[in-house]
Amino acid sequence: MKSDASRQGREIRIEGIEKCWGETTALSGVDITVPAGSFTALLGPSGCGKSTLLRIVAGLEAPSSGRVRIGGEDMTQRPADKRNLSMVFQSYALFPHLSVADNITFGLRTRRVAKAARQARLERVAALLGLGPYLERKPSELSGGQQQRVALGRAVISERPVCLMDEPLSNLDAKLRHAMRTELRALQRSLGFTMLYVTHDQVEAITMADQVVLINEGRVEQAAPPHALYETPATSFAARFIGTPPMNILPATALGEIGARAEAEAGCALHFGIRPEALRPDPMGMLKMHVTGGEYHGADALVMGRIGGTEALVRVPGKTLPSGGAPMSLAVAPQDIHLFNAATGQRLDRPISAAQALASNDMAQATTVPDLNQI
Ligand SMILES: Nc1ncnc2c1ncn2[C@@H]1O[C@H](COP(=O)(O)OP(=O)(O)OP(=O)(O)O)[C@@H](O)[C@H]1O
Repeated sequence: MKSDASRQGREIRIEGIEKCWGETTALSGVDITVPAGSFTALLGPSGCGKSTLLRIVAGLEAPSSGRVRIGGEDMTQRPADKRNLSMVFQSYALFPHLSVADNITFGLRTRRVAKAARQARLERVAALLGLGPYLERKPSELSGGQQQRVALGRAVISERPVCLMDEPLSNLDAKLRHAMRTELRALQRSLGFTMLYVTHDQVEAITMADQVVLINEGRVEQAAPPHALYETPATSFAARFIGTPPMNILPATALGEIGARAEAEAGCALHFGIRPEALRPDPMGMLKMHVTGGEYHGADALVMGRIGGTEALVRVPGKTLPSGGAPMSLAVAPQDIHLFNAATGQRLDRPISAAQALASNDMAQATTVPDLNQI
């Protein structure tokens, strides 16, 4: 099964997709390449167009313009059942009157696969997903996680080169969801099919995917491997969407003279992005935070406060949670300062040397920084 299926993964190309419903534009100018055999997550807030895009790839919805190619073939006009793909939805869509075995093999029966071949494939898939003991049960006699496995089994047994999933784990409790994430990822790797997976959960996307496509209001905000999305977010939206708690976004005006110099050098209004985990308490640090509260999480803690009047968060080791009302000096490494054009939200590509002064521990610089707690 492994070698057959791993030859099957096919590239998906989404080219210039637009989708409008009357006045509503759900998708515009969407270009995405999903490499053969890879796992790509479509991530974004509710209503951003993820499901619409998946349904267009599936052939359940027609785009207003643009093309969908699978394995190099133009599928845009092809009906859903001729696209050679499998699908798993949030509602598992199991037939309640059929046994687990019949649910899993349903597609094979409609494709007239011979009984012996069906049985052999069923046994392999049941063993893979741990469903052997439940094959004669009805879906109502299974837990949510087991029902989910049946839906996965039905997708996997089809041995299609492409699998589309729309929030398949969202009905499961947190513990099961975590276990299923690992299982699903391992399954996709070992079988080698191409996965396009819709989720609004950034943890799900960054733990499972080779490539995360972040969508915002019908447009691709950034498409990148998880670590690139975290380390070099292309926009302030991407910076805030990936990472928990989200990145601090400080207007340059919150940073006194350093902020003003950085804006003059950049030639535009700036937002400084610094992750809560990139700020560290340091008496020599250039950033002054007025602490307003804290949240103990065990291994670590979150310190809430204001930097130059803007709300900010700092992640510290759990044992070092400071008390509220205290001022805190913070240091940041130069590579952990992200700069965004305040008007467009786009990341600044070129380095701005004045911004690096924020990372300096040189006391000579301190004279140029006002007392930010008073702002
Ligand atoms: N059949 C439809 N007719 C009109 N508008 C629609 C239709 N389907 C979706 N939309 C609109 O298109 C936009 C994108 O919807 P879509 O379901 O793709 O978003 P989503 O990112 O999958 O959201 P969620 O995570 O909440 O499922 C929304 O504004 C939605 O209201």
